[in-house]
Amino acid sequence: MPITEAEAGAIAGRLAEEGGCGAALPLVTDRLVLRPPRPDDVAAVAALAGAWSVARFTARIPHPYTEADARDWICLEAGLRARGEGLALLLTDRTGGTVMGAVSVDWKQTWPAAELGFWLGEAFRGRGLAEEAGRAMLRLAFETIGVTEVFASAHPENTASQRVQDALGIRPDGRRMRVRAVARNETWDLARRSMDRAAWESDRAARARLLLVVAAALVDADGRVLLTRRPEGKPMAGLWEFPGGKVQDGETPERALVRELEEELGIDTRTSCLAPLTFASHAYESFHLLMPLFVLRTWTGRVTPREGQEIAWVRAARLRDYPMPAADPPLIPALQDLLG
Ligand SMILES: Nc1nc2c([nH]c(=O)n2[C@@H]2O[C@H](COP(=O)(O)OP(=O)(O)OP(=O)(O)O)[C@@H](O)[C@H]2O)c(=O)[nH]1
Repeated sequence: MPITEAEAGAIAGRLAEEGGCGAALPLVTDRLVLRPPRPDDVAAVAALAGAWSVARFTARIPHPYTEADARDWICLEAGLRARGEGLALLLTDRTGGTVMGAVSVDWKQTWPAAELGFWLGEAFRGRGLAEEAGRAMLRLAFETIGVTEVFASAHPENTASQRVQDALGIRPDGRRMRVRAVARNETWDLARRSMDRAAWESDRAARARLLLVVAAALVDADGRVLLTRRPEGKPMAGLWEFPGGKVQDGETPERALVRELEEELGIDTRTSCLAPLTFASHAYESFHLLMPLFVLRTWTGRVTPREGQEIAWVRAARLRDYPMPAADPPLIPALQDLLG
């Protein structure tokens, strides 16, 4: 059903809230920032979407694809978003900002159902990025936009997209859909796949497992805070965080912190004052993080990275210069208030 102007206007209002607390956009995931395309993305979009490996399985990307096509697409999407009729976001690397692909939901003609589409540049495939982006977009579609069903399709030879759809819980629903594929000038008759709100909610509940992690802001005599960089090979590698780790069964948060600081940094904090400052409560894709943050100003021994991690002593005013896991930025104001 086409969406009414009033419904679309209400959605546009919810999507417009960029910046500020509780903003819907951009979407930040473990490795990605998903943001609307901007005029200065023309060259990057044209380079990625211009590849046959992208166009061959997508419906709406023509081939060849020029910078003018990219400009038109960016304008079209800005209009759809402003009117609350559709939303396309670019997948950008959280640390470097590189544009890697796009994910979209389109509900103008099918409200309250929305069609999910995505594409990824060839160099960025095989790392689960489409699934990560798709899951964030599903959440936005069901929670913020308010759709009741998300549907999709994939060409039978496009097994990579089918795997992503399966992982997201978007499964064949026994119906068929016709898709006009402009790059090949063909019309495809494809298996329709979908996920309704109830399926999404139960999938989400299964992922809401609570993970208790404890972390410390070690403050030196100059009032600087210690950040450590997650080493290669760990999830969220390359991001800066507060030292700490998971609270194990039978452990208190305080004991866990003393253990982690000794394991990671070789310092003894058994007699230190562990002053609770604030906490993070953040829904990651596969768990919900609850992380108390303690402040420590004294410890015994020299801070020595024991797990190959880089470290940095950072003034409170500069903490935002360091890319952090999505749960951490809301902790910064409390530290800045404390340390001035
Ligand atoms: N230590 C720490 N973990 C954080 C922060 N922010 C944040 O999202 N986390 C998340 O909390 C979880 C902590 O896991 P971890 O890998 O550090 O814990 P651990 O030392 O017990 O890990 P291990 O299981 O690899 O031995 C990770 O998912 C990590 O990304 C932070 O500031 N400090």
